[in-house]
Amino acid sequence: MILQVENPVVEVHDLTVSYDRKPVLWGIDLTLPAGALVGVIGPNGAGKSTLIKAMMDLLPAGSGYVRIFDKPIGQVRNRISYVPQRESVDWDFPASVFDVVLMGRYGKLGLFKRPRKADKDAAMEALQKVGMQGFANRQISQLSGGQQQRVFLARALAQNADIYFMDEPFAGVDIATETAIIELLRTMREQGKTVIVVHHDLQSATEYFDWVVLLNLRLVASGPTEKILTQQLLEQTYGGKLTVLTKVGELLKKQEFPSRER
Ligand SMILES: Nc1ncnc2c1ncn2[C@@H]1O[C@H](COP(=O)(O)OP(=O)(O)OP(=O)(O)O)[C@@H](O)[C@H]1O
Repeated sequence: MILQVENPVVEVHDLTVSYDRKPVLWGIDLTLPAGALVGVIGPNGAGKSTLIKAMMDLLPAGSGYVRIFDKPIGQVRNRISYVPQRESVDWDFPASVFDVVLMGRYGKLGLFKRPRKADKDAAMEALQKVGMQGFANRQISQLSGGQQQRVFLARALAQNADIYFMDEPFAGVDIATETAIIELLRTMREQGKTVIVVHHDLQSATEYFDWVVLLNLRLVASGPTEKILTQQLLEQTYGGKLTVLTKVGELLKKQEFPSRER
């Protein structure tokens, strides 16, 4: 089931992406609605990270094309923000948390311009939103993984983009941080932002996302969450792994996460 939207914020047309001439995504056609929380879901190696990188034009051109706000990406780059997978970034160099968040402003500033007070205020405000204002002067390399994840989010928030691509923002964070992050994403949605999230946990996906893209090298389904996260489509996506995932889901249901029930 592949549902298209009338005035899409992202359009992907017949996209095929290859690494070393080996295709990893085939003929992807989809549209995504504005102002939604979108989950990109599928097994390991399904091409989820590849899809969002291709949507941002961060990979060597394959075939097909992507349009964002009905324009080629080159024309709307400063309206797009990216939070990469945490472990894909090596922060083993001297940079304060504040400097990292300020980097979010460079798209607007130009790399060699001095930040103005408004940029610094935006960076500090973003740190406050993720509860990391007390860490502004710390070295980024000295933070824990979960704290770094909050800082990357702050950097994206400081950019004040219209579309956010996030690659597993909940990976390796505790339940309180996950709750704080999803609350933040919901606030962004209320402000009309579109947030596209690579995600692994099916249980929380039903609760978090308005729209789901199911992927396994090809597009299996794309549409409103309640229409897409069905047994049949999940089986098509995960094959034999579904039974295991369902059992994990049942186990999770029995646990209590009071902070999620707010
Ligand atoms: N830079 C690269 N060079 C060569 N192959 C790559 C590269 N990046 C990813 N791949 C391959 O492309 C396929 C899709 O990878 P991708 O990271 O997009 O999957 P994913 O769905 O995000 O996986 P995961 O859930 O495990 O993070 C995998 O087979 C992977 O090995």
